[in-house]
Amino acid sequence: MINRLDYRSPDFRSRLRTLLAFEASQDAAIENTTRDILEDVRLRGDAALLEYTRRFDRVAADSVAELEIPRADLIAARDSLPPDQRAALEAAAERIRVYHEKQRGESWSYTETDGTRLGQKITPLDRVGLYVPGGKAAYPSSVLMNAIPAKVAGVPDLVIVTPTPDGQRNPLVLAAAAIADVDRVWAIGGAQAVAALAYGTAAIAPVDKITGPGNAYVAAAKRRVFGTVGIDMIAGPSEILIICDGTTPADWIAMDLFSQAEHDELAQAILLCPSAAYLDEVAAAIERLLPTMPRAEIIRKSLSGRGALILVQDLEQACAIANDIAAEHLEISTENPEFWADRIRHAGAMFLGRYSSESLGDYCAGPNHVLPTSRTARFSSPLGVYDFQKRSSIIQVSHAGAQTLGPLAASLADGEGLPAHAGSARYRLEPGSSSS
Ligand SMILES: NC(=O)c1ccc[n+]([C@@H]2O[C@H](COP(=O)([O-])OP(=O)(O)OC[C@H]3O[C@@H](n4cnc5c(N)ncnc54)[C@H](O)[C@@H]3O)[C@@H](O)[C@H]2O)c1
Ligand SMILES: N[C@H](CO)Cc1c[nH]c[nH+]1
Ligand SMILES: [Zn+2]
Repeated sequence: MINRLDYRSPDFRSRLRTLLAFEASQDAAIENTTRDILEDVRLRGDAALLEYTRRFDRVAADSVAELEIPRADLIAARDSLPPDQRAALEAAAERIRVYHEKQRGESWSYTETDGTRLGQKITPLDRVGLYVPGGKAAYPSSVLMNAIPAKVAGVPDLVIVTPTPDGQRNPLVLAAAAIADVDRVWAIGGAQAVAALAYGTAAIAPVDKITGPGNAYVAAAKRRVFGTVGIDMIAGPSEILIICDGTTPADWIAMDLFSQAEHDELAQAILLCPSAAYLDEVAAAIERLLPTMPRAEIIRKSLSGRGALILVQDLEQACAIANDIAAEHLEISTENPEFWADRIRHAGAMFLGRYSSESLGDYCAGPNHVLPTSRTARFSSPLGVYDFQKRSSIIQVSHAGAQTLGPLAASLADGEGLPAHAGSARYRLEPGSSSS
């Protein structure tokens, strides 16, 4: 059922290209609907927000205030969780916090011999909106992965929007919001929630940046409001790429492939291995284990559409292919995984060794699970504290520094034909200096 590729086949490269090709669906109907919703919320504010929430989530409210989930409900949800679930959420939150603490950027400056001080001041964003998906599944882990780095960055005002179809509020999502100390939560979703965060309404103040995953409407809305607000990234379907030397139990690898395939029919799960016999073993494990999976249908569609077991010449070739794929998640399930990891330049997150299953990273290892997909790991990075901080340059020129920099600036300004620039630099020169 899963595709099989072999590096010795003449059509290997073209089959690999076809397998990896993925056009993020720029569906015209979705684009048009999203554009109309954004415009409507921008013009009519709360009234439009209430209307779309009634239409898409089947929640009737008379005011947006009714859609706010009070802090007391978040705390109550946390306090009513079964103890093991609460402990798991709290332990995951703590591990995520400890990891992200290491990412916090600090301001710096240096002073030159003439007293001129140059530097960079780091400040948190003032107000961030976090989109937590809630249409088909609820993602409390995504609450932690977005909110904790924002808190570590020092964002003073952090709000969540999340749809609650038919008024069903997910207790784990509310509890995660309490644990991550989110300031306010609104039960709204889709493009209308993104619009409310970007443009503001009477009830909801606009934010400076929107982060968090969502469906095609949410992604289209984020793309459109970028510029009015910042966004983190447009995340596509999940991906897992595994390089295996053929000695990890085949069932483990089959389940690792399932773990991302079960997210979405369009998710991509690929195994690279130099042993044909081992690939046969994994194929057999997939056939045996798949019927036991509650999400078997999604997994089957994902594996038969975009999944593959690929025979490679050796692990060197596997690494070269992995760099080309630039997957969201890369498992290196081999002896001495560090050796092979040294050869990898492009991957959202690397999981080294047989015990580092990708699922541990999704929930609780510590690093962020919001990662670049669709080959964007070639140029972008995991969500992190740096996404919630910004940098301002500091330039404090001394009297002596102005005498050195002024002639340089004036000369360059003359060259650009910008006399006011030149004049402003020259005014600060000592009278009588050769450039004044
Ligand atoms: N990359 C990650 O870290 C990560 C983590 C969790 C989830 N995800 C992804 O996020 C997505 C979540 O999608 P979801 O649908 O479950 O929840 P969602 O909250 O993103 O979308 C639900 C909203 O979509 C809007 N909508 C639905 N149908 C519509 C229509 N016909 N017209 C206009 N608006 C409509 C509604 O407003 C609804 O509230 C999935 O693709 C999932 O794989 C990614
Ligand atoms: N693997 C997803 C990102 O690709 C994140 C996630 C959330 N819950 C489980 N998994
Ligand atoms: Zn996952």
